[in-house]
Amino acid sequence: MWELTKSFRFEAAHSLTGTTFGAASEEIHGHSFRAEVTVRGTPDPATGMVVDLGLLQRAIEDVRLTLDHKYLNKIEALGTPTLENLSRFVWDRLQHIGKLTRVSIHRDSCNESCTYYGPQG
Ligand SMILES: Nc1nc2c(c(=O)[nH]1)N=C([C@H](O)[C@H](O)COP(=O)(O)OP(=O)(O)OP(=O)(O)O)CN2
Ligand SMILES: [Zn+2]
Repeated sequence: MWELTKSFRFEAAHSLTGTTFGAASEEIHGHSFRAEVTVRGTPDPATGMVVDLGLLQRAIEDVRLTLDHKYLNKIEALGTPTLENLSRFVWDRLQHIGKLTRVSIHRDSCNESCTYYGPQG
């Protein structure tokens, strides 16, 4: 079994109410995020690939553009802009590729990350 991972970065702003961080979180502020997208499977004997990384790159670029330099609270389909919802949002937009096994979102400046394994978990 093989796992293949591609990462991307995006910079985005959000505001979050109801956290123990209080007022600072409620103000609009920005973060640098790092996402990791992992597919799992066996390489096709003809191509030697689980999934063509070029295909993955193309799909990733679409989702990256929906998040990069955006105010996340304005993205309706995202819901509250937590790491949990970001990982689900990215999953939902990449699942058509197939073989998706997990999506992780890292907020390194805060030493935080969240991994989503899909609705079947
Ligand atoms: N279950 C979750 N809990 C919390 C989340 C989350 O995504 N899921 N997010 C937060 C905060 O947004 C997060 O901890 C960052 O805090 P924030 O005040 O935005 O960031 P800092 O000022 O500490 O970070 P810098 O990057 O250093 O400015 C809380 N809970
Ligand atoms: Zn924040």
